[in-house]
Amino acid sequence: MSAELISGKTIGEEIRQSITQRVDKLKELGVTPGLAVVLVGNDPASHTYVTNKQKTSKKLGMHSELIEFDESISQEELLNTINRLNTDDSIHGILVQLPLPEHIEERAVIAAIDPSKDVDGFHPINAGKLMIGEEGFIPCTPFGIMKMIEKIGFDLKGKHAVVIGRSNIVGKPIGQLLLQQDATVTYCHSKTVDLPTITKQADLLVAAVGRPKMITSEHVKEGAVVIDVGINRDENNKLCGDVDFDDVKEIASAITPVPGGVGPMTITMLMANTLLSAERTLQK
Ligand SMILES: Nc1nc2c(c(=O)[nH]1)N[C@@H](CN(C=O)c1ccc(C(=O)N[C@@H](CCC(=O)O)C(=O)O)cc1)CN2
Ligand SMILES: [Mg+2]
Repeated sequence: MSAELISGKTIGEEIRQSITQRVDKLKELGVTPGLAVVLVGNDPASHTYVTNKQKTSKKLGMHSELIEFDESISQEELLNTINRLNTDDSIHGILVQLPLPEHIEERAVIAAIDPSKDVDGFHPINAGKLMIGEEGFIPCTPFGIMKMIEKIGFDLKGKHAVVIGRSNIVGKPIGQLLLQQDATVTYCHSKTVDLPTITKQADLLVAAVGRPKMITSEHVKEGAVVIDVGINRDENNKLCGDVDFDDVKEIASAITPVPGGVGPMTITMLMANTLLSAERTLQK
């Protein structure tokens, strides 16, 4: 058997087309969605992601601002910038690209963002809203994963979903979203005993571990849907996921590739959140 490929490129493109139309409508009503992206330091990967966010938002007709700081910026200066963006009416979405340099406290920076502009969905208020099923902002990567699951028509009701990873950005929120769709959710992590026995029970397996090709066919039940959140480099410095794609595709019913799977959905859903934030200003 060879699995259906779940392409984040294709699904993302479809979603972006509908975002463009909604942006045009909003502009007719006098509101241009605005995104501010804050980048600290010169991590090459972060630079690529931020450039991509800028390009995509402009392509969709949004207003976009990139605010770049040297690695040595103080936390206070960074917080001042966030405060200014919080009160800027042309900005509907604010995000600070992670990771931040060590001398800056990530939590304090995220907490300074106005929750109504927190399009990453990382603010404790939005994390709490997700937990109790209230409308806030859903973090972009988990949001993208849910769109992929919806797109392939996989009904989560009563299914066993196993999430490997418990980060605040991916693992924890994706578990909540799967639970909201009536899946039975199990979290696995680095201290889990006998991982394969648990993952073998999964109808849906989400791998967000950060270890190249760690998940093999030995971890996967025949016919399972496999979502790979990892972005790693293999022994030949080639981009790969947490899942051994060539091995697992023979046993899964559907699988996301790396690159071209979950990654592109993250940026698309950032655009969706920015648009949503701008639309909400009209409902106030
Ligand atoms: N403030 C945030 N920081 C970070 C986030 C985030 O959502 N908000 N997520 C990641 C980085 N990230 C977006 O910011 C991101 C990572 C990867 C991709 C992507 O499209 N990956 C490609 C491969 C890219 C490559 O060639 O290296 C793919 O999977 O096809 C998009 C966004 C951490 N920080
Ligand atoms: Mg992400």
